[in-house]
Amino acid sequence: MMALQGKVAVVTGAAQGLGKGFAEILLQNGAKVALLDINEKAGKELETQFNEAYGADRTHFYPVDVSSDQQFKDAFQKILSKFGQVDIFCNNAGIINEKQWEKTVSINLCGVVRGTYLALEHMKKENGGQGGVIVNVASLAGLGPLAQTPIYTATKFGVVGFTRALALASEVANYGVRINAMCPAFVRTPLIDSFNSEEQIGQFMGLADFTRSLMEKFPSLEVEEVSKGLLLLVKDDSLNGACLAMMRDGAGLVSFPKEIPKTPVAL
Ligand SMILES: NC(=O)c1ccc[n+]([C@@H]2O[C@H](COP(=O)([O-])OP(=O)(O)OC[C@H]3O[C@@H](n4cnc5c(N)ncnc54)[C@H](O)[C@@H]3O)[C@@H](O)[C@H]2O)c1
Ligand SMILES: CCCCC[C@H](O)/C=C/C=C\C=C\C=C\[C@@H](O)[C@@H](O)CCCC(=O)O
Repeated sequence: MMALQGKVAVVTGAAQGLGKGFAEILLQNGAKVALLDINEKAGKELETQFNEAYGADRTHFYPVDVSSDQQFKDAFQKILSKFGQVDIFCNNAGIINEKQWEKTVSINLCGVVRGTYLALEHMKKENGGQGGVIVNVASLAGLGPLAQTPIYTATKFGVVGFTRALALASEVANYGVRINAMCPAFVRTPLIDSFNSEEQIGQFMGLADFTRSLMEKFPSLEVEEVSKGLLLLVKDDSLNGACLAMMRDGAGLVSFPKEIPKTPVAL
């Protein structure tokens, strides 16, 4: 198991919700944490709160829009200057907006790729790096479709596929970096209120009741529960290419079939 004492972690979308929970559990386990978020006010307030709670200079906030290549790169250089290294990188920032769908893709998928590649270039042994672990936050909607949010679903399937492919590349090329994905069902954060927002859901508002039925099938998790899942994916150094599905009735590592189940058809 990876010891977190003295390790340096980066969490995107850290100002609230799951990212805040992930940052806190990493601090509680001895890591220093760089908080990245587009919400500067909430990020600065959380930096102060965490430094008071866990010791001065254990946390630093960096205002970053993960859809901006330059902002992400500039912040990463500032993090290296301040902390000297990055051992853990959690790509968590994400939105739901089926109307501004290019924005959703740029944040949820392209933002994860940007963060992953920044971390990998720093961590991989062939570059003189010390190795490390990257956790990409997908969703249960990255394993099964969420009818009301086809674009969000596409981005989360993309995060799962990208994470699994890069984990395999890391194994084959011996990067010394583990890359895992988290696939939680509904979690009690501001994001899940999106299903009722015409501004975010647009043409799919008529499917709100279908999502409500799914919320009954998958009752909401608490941030604290999901944060324990993050800790597992970070600490268990046997896990690379793992997808942790999390629901209220339990969590499990997804077993992807070696062969795709198919029903034969005559062409
Ligand atoms: N809440 C759920 O039910 C649920 C379930 C599964 C997966 N997820 C995923 O977990 C992640 C976090 O979701 P949450 O529920 O905590 O949402 P949230 O809306 O509470 O928090 C998201 C955070 O990301 C930040 N953010 C948004 N756009 C950004 C950008 N362009 N650059 C930097 N930061 C940005 C926001 O300011 C906010 O602090 C998302 O990727 C989401 O898809 C959420
Ligand atoms: C509008 C609210 C969006 C919340 C997004 C957040 O990411 C939560 C997603 C939660 C659940 C997604 C469920 C998807 C369900 C189906 O695809 C189903 O086929 C999945 C089956 C999983 C299983 O039963 O093992």
